[in-house]
Amino acid sequence: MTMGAADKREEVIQAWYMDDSDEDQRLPHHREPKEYVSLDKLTELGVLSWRLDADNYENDEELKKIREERGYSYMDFCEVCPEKLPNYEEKIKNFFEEHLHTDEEIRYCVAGSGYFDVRDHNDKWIRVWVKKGGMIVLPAGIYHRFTLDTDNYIKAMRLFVGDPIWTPYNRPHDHLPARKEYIENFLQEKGGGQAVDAAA
Ligand SMILES: CSCCC(=O)/C(O)=C/O
Ligand SMILES: [Fe+2]
Repeated sequence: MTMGAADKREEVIQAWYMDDSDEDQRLPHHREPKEYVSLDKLTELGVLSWRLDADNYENDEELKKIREERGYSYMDFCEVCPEKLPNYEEKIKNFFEEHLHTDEEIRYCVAGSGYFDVRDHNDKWIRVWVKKGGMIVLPAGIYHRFTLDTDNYIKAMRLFVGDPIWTPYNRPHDHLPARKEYIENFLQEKGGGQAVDAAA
């Protein structure tokens, strides 16, 4: 994530504020007019992003370096489509329930695409569209959810530090240490300012 890399990332990762409509979750749900969110703003929320060479993930030195630096020892793949994902309908429903994890959620899209929705400082939904080559890290304690887009397919590499724990804690789970730490690190004003998160 060096300076100048942002443009390349934006080809495979885009983010925008969502509308309030109850229409199909797989639609883009742009506001009118559209309100895009920069990758820098996502970084402020603790959401990290990279663009990598998805056709070469087996021999990619950049991926190797990220894994080494961040301690991502575990790796597997999750393909989201009815043929490959057991209990597909139930999983799709659960992924879209607003939740948090007590560890980072690290997903590298090697094929297809999907939406990772995250809450901002004011509890508004930001939709993060991740396409082939996009890798994101959602920090522990951030409220989020996932849905396929209208192409209905994603193959994601899942990374983890040590043995994976996939447990989702559906909102509200504000008493968890991971949530408190997230608020302290990313949502609270520093220097005696007021907390912007109602749950703080
Ligand atoms: C594209 S991976 C499936 C979504 C997932 O694993 C998750 O935890 C969503 O929050
Ligand atoms: Fe999750």
